Amino acid sequence: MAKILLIDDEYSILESLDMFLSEKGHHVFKAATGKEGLGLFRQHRPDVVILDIRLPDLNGLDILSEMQESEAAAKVIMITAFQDMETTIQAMKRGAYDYILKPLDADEVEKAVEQSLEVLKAEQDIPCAEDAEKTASSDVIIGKSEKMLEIFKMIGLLCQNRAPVLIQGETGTGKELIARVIHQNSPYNEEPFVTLDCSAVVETLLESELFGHEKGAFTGATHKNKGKIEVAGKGTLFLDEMGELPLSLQGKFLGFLQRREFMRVGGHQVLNSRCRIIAATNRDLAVMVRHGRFKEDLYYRLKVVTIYAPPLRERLSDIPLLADYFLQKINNELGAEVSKFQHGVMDRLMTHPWTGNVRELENALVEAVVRSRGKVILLEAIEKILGTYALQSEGPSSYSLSGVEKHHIQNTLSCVNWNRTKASRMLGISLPTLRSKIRKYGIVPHKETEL
Ligand SMILES: Nc1ncnc2c1ncn2[C@@H]1O[C@H](COP(=O)(O)OP(=O)(O)OP(=O)(O)O)[C@@H](O)[C@H]1O
Repeated sequence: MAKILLIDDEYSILESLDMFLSEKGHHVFKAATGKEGLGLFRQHRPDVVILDIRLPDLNGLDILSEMQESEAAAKVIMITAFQDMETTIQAMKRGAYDYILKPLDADEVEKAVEQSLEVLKAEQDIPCAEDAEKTASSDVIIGKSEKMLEIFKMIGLLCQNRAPVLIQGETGTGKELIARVIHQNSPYNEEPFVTLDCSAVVETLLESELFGHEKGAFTGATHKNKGKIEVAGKGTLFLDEMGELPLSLQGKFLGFLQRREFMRVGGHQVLNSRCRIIAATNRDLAVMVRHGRFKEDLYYRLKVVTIYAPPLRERLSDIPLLADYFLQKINNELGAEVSKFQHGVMDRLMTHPWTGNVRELENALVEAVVRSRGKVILLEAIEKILGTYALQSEGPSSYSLSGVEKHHIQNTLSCVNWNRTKASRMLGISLPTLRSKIRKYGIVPHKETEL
């Protein structure tokens, strides 16, 4: 049972809502003016307020602001007979939970009240996302899994020298972030960090992007231009999507790596650069070498130090940390105040396939924050968002229902270290059913330690 305050100057609405909500077991207070409503609000501290925008004495929006500024945690549902964009935006901006048009539909009111109570409960029950991550900055690598600890150790070693580094990993696993952190922690962190995405520049311009060009080197070269190698100077050149560097340029680039000398396109002067090279790729360069699409010598030169950025599915234990961190970061960036996850959200996040890895997780949370109407990210909202992502990333025919089920069971088992009892509870099926599905789909642990 919740305490609900109704503020409306229309007698018939007050009476019908009172009857309807009292029947549902709620304790209802009524006011026909703004002043009376604010009095009852202070006196009874209701959980939900249903507030008309046009009142004889005060403006509903101002009452809303006053309620939001008070210590009370009440959720306010605005009602109005007049819909206009500006007022709707204002109401949501000032923290209204919902905005419903008259004539009122009982189901709509009931749904809004129930949802707002759910949010209120979640806000009161759940502790806030850890303050430790309040300093959310764009160049912090979050993770405590064994694989991430190995990466941190490797970064520590790499910061002390200038050896080329190859970072391999699927899209969105944090390859660029790792490169930035290596740069930041090195003695040359005051020097530039320059990025060249080899997949984003047309082949004909890549050479000049990399090495620069002299005036008149080709049609359109109206000025002399420094290439990324030169701009990076003593800093770091990060070559993203290295697998896309055309074969014709791979030889030239290898020459630069070996001698540390280069010439601008159309130039004759030999220049030097001591920049550190960090290359990243989501392709398997070894396979490309076998197929003659990547120069073997360049591959061996680059792969001396290889960092493997693991996909999220291989480090599920990092998901709660990442989620808390991103929530803080998104709040800072968007000026939002969503600080909690409803129970069940984390389990759901840990069982999603995350084909887009950390970037996909971050994007899903941005959407969840933007859509949230309180301080809590609800499970229902996450389900909706992840449902859309699954449809977008899988396409209509790529995943059969049984394929999705197998994948989901596999992820859940990994996430609880193959504790079948816990997994069956999370999946909402009995232990024998889980066992039979494991047999049916031939699911095996990824690593021996998962057994
Ligand atoms: N471990 C992590 N901790 C915090 N943020 C992360 C982590 N990994 C990735 N991110 C964030 O996820 C997003 C994608 O990361 P990044 O661009 O480094 O991935 P990438 O592997 O280089 O992607 P792509 O292959 O598509 O270029 C960025 O916003 C980055 O800050």
